[in-house]
Amino acid sequence: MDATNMSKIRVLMFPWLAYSHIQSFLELAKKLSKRNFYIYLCSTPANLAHIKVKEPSIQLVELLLPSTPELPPHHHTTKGLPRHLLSNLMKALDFSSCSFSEILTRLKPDLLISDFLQPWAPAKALTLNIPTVQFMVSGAMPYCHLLNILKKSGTALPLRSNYIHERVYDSDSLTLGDRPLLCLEGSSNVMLIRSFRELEGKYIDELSVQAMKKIVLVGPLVQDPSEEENEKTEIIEWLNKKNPSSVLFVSFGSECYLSKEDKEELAHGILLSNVSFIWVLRFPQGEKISAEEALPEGITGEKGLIIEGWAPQKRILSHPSIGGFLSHCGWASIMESMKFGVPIVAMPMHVDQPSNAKLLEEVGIGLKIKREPSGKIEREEVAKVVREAMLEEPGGPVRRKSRELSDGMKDKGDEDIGEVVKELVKLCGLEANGYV
Ligand SMILES: C[C@@H]1O[C@H](OP(=O)(O)OP(=O)(O)OC[C@H]2O[C@@H](n3ccc(=O)[nH]c3=O)[C@H](O)[C@@H]2O)[C@H](O)[C@H](O)[C@H]1O
Repeated sequence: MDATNMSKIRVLMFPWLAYSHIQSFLELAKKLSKRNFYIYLCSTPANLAHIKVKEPSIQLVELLLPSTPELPPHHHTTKGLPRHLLSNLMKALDFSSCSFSEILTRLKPDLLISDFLQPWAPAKALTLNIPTVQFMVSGAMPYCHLLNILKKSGTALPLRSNYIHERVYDSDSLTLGDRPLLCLEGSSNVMLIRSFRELEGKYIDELSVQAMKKIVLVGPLVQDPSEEENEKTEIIEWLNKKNPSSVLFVSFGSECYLSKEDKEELAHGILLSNVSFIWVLRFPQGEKISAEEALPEGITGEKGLIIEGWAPQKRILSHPSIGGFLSHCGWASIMESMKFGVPIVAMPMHVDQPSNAKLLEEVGIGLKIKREPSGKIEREEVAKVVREAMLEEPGGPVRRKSRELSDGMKDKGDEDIGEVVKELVKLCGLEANGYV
């Protein structure tokens, strides 16, 4: 162990292989690295290649997955992964559990902070007497729903790793209901959650009882927009020419893709709404087509800007010209939208997104695009909801509530981190050493 981190609490962080999970862990690592922690952030080379770390107390650790013809190294990430390869990626991660054990044995950290799709990680750490904390990067509400499903099915907690394996691989839909995400065997009775009381207090309390865990909140963990890479400066220049709160931002995260029909209806709905918009157009690796082929004729022009590939989402959401965010309601996107006071037009797709959208409506900061019984969206519905969210007078209910919550979040996260530090120090049995 090198001298630089002798006096620090050494933590190995092991997020699931998704961009938004790794970013959540990285934002937590940045806060902990300022509080006497030395962090090893472990993921695949395909994920770590996109991570720029300037903190000397954060070290990236590569985990090599077995490669196969259908899952070469550049597919060892969910960012841009074709959906049909997701269960292959989960299996490949499982086959790397021995390599992970070697990392654990070599580093001998004081603590492991792990995610939900590596059920074997806490159990491995336990054999080396290394305590584990689970870090759930989504909100508490979807997990409450999931635990209700598990309880009704008579499933005992904590969930044994083989239970997780069976359910995750058996279900090709991989909806939240099929992915038991909690209470892994071997993890401690403390669970970190990326949330805050003002948003989902009652669900946090319910989850604590249901999961039999002490829930410790880490706050919204939103990356500072100034730290976000900004190769596409033309986007901010385009926004600077627009009126305040006049532009709709359209983006569906790092791993969700619209069907051709949804893209078509959404495009016509946005045209019907007559608002200016920025649309991030993304495709799974190997399936990219041009914006002209993907979208109906006449969608761009002075009112619309199409960004192909990846956009600086935090920079865009924090721009004063943005007045609404049409989103799939991934948890990180919700945290960011709230942080910058932008109302959400919800178009959830799968996993926890439908319950995230329900939470937004409950709290009053989001309006949902209703799908037809067939599951399709209609352009008239899109136009109606977008106009309601965007064109209400600035003091309108959704915008006002979004601003209120954003103001309440301004310093969110700093006081939470004190509580997090206290719990982690206790878990490592190091409180006597005067760590604060
Ligand atoms: C936790 C879980 O992770 C998944 O992540 P996914 O990437 O889909 O969406 P987000 O959580 O919004 O995360 C997406 C992240 O990518 C960033 N981004 C995305 C596109 C882009 O062009 N530029 C960017 O910077 C964005 O700022 C956010 O931080 C599932 O949704 C799931 O529902 C969610 O709860």
